[in-house]
Amino acid sequence: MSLPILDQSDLDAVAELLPSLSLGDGERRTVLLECGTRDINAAPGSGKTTLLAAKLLMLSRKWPYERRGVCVISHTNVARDEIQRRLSASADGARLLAYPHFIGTIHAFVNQFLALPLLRSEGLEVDSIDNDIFERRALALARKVPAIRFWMGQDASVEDMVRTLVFDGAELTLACEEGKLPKASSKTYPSLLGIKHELAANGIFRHADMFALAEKLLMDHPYTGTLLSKRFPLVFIDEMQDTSWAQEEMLNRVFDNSVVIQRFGDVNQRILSSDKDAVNLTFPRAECLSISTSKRFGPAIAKAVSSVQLNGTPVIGDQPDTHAPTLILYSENRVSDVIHCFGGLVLDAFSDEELQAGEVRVLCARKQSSANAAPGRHLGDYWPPFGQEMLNATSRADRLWALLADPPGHGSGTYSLAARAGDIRRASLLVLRSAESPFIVDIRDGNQLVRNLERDGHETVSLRRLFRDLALATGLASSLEARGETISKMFAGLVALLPEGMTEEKFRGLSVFAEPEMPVKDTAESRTSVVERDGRSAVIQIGTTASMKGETHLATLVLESYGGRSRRFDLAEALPVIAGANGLPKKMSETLKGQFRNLYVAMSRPTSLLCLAANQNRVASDDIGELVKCGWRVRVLN
Ligand SMILES: Nc1ncnc2c1ncn2[C@@H]1O[C@H](COP(=O)(O)OP(=O)(O)OP(=O)(O)O)[C@@H](O)[C@H]1O
Repeated sequence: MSLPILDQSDLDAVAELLPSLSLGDGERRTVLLECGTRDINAAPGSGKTTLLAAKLLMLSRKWPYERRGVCVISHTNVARDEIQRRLSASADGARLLAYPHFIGTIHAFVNQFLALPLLRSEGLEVDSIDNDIFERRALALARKVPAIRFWMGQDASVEDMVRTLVFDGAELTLACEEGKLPKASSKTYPSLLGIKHELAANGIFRHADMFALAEKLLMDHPYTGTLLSKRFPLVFIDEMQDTSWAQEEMLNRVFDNSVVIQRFGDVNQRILSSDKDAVNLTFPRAECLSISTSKRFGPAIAKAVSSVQLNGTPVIGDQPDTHAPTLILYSENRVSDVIHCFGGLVLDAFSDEELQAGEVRVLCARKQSSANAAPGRHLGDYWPPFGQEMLNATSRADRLWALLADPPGHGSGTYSLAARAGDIRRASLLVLRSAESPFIVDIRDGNQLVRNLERDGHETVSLRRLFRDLALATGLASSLEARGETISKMFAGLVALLPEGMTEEKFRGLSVFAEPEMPVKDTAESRTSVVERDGRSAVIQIGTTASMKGETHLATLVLESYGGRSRRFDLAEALPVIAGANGLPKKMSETLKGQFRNLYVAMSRPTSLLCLAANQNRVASDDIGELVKCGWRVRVLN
């Protein structure tokens, strides 16, 4: 099968379409014109996702097949959204957003083409693929079994095992992601197996189950790989460094040698370190292409980033430096003021227009830890509402008001409309369930609502209008009054699907509409800090490094954290290296290497301002002096 050959004229055309990008240098040109199977291992901010989107635009003008498509697999929604956004800017590009092409995360690919077809062929529907929901249901069932309940009371690790029960491999054997499963001959094993099967029968799965189901499909129907290879003769994988060995093996079985596969990634950004089979990973293969310059930041940030880089050519910053990197040193009793201090620096550094256009983020490698060490261990130390949210066990997917609340960036165009639409559909399904609608008995997934209702001959115009109105509205859950109006809207949109005799008054009394346990405002605020000064404000999103992979920020604060098994604080170890006093430590445990990779990812997010925050007791004054000599600013909070 012949695939389009890309040449200089395609590059010229796409350069005209994307005038803000510089695509003509040797390294980028080679990547854009490469037509064979090839790995591209490139620095943070070198534009892997951007180049991939540009390359897809080039291909879209020449794609010759109607039933064969390009398959683009990413690991994060951020990368997927970025690619889709760039493609939707032109008519040719927009064609790649629909059949026969696929652009989505590896989880979406596995679900859509492998796991869900298998479940459907066995007559099973999916209610939720959500680890939190699974955990709650599994624990609730386990507490009903006296032997397991007793055992959980004796040994805390049993709870971990129960809540992470998964299917493993093509035979769907029982396994667990944490803790240890008892022997198959033990008294409790049949009960654990029963819990897993009962939840599967009710359509409640963990994400990892989907991979086992996919393996089963590939084993039961070996021809699936050949069919998918015909359907997708060209495959791009973005963020390849995050592919686990199990995922790589599966992709090898899905796509045969006839398929051209280009894999984009940065091996230094590999922060999922728990894969015991990581030694088998093949990315990047010999003769890979590379791009060493970052279009995200300038030399000062590049110098800091490359000092914590474990392998390869140091990253070069291609943009001008705009703000000096800054170190915030805090005393233990000021740890919870660090984010506020960063907000002040941000307000000093940027105009309101710049703050409108760019993101300001705070990252930390760990979200929680019970380590008995001085503060600065995890996000909860710096931002207590985050710790509280962790304690709130009920999954967002089961909380109506959390689903309807404005997602971060709502109204500013920076959020994913697809994710918002999914939340609205899920919320509507929860309401219909609570009302005991007779029409949704077999519907387990919000995404099936319209399809299944139409299949059963129902009119869905008002339902779809409700979805659209709710998805575009803001403040649906922001106050008692707003929630009251939302209930009225939902009543009007869903009335045709409600049981006979359901008045608006009865509808209002449904348990699903109960006032949220935790004020919705706080739920949203648990990940957002707004720092205000002199009538100006900076909105700062807070999260883990893993949750912000692939992002580009205007300003990033990286918070020091404690590395569990390494028993080291990441910045305490890294600051002497960043200050240039030492190279990388000669001996680094795997955990410490993981901490450095996390720092490498976190520190390479900003275009303009990089801030680090560390407990002042853990930083030597010589290192502070060296940093200042290198142009760093230091703020002390005590
Ligand atoms: N060729 C280019 N010309 C100008 N700007 C670019 C170019 N490529 C990328 N950029 C800009 O640099 C930033 C980083 O791009 P992108 O996210 O694609 O990099 P990446 O290599 O995928 O990053 P990471 O590995 O950190 O996830 C974005 O703001 C993007 O708009």
